[in-house]
Amino acid sequence: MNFISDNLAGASAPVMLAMAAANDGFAAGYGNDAWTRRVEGLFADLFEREVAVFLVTTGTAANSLALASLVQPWGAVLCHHEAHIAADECGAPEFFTGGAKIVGLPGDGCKLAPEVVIDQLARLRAGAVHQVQPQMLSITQATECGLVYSAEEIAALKQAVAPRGLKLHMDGARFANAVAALGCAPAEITWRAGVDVLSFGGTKNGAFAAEAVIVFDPADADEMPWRRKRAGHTLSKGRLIGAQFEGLLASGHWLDLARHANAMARRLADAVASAGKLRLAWACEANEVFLVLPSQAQVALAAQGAQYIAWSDGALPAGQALQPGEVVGRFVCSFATRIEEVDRLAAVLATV
Ligand SMILES: Cc1ncc(COP(=O)(O)O)c(C=O)c1O
Ligand SMILES: C[C@@H](O)[C@H](N)C(=O)O
Repeated sequence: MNFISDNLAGASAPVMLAMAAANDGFAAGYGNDAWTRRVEGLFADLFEREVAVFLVTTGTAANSLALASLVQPWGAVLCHHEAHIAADECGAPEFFTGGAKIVGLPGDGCKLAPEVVIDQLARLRAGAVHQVQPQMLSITQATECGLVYSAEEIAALKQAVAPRGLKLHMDGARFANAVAALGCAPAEITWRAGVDVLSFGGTKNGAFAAEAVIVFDPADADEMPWRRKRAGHTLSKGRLIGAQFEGLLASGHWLDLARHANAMARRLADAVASAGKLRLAWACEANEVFLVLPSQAQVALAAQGAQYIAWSDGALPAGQALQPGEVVGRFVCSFATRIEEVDRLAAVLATV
């Protein structure tokens, strides 16, 4: 019963077959290969507009390069204080931007509200030479607490920062899960809602190491080729990433994988609700289930070898603080999560 992370799954069979098929013969290097060219076209089709695409191998690189290309060293990036770029990227965003400040804000379920963003903007005076200048708002879709922003919520956040001219970045490490959950077109929750640059996650979705920086106004991408090269993410054998994305994007495989992961999480959340023994820390909206686990549940899970991550309680709603001994358990489902594993876990949780 491994629910630690979607990072721990391998790659889906169609992605592996696409990689094997790309292995034949010689191909241009450094992203000039045919697979990468075709994937650029697939992304343009997917987002229904011209886009600039830069393939990299980690989500941290995608996020850091997206920020670096649009934020100056004296700039500030507003995000949730538990956002991956703030809490889990070891200062890479600060490093690649040349020192821009990551400004963490509060919000239940790691979701940002416009009024919180507006309040923070008011504290950073435009043109004040003694202050960092806010230049980007970054949101995570689905969030680090497994919640999903609607197109309207994203548009409201962009409207909140528009008067100060901030760009809007979306950390889409689990973008596939959000699109599958919303049942919307990818464009609806990206550029049509005001997103300027997207880190499109392929790795958690079902690739081995495939992430794409999608820049919706190609004029915003002028620096990316050099920034990606300097970051060591312009792969000599670029077809390695191109083939993975071709395997993912071809015939909507990426969404099939995300739908399965989401369905497994929904199955688990529904089983927990039916048993009536435990409460969710946040709603299950994508491929993750966050449970408040009293000590007896932790003991039962350990005894059965269930693997999960004890998660931060920093984004719990007010008034729902943990009681002594309780932890928030994060249970992540992936394309590789089997229904039998979900039912075994649910059975353990029903006995606590
Ligand atoms: C929300 C989110 N963003 C970005 C990343 C970064 O991805 P990577 O670990 O590939 O650097 C992760 C990691 O899993 C993540 O959960
Ligand atoms: C670092 C850890 O949070 C990873 N991003 C995950 O979601 O599993």
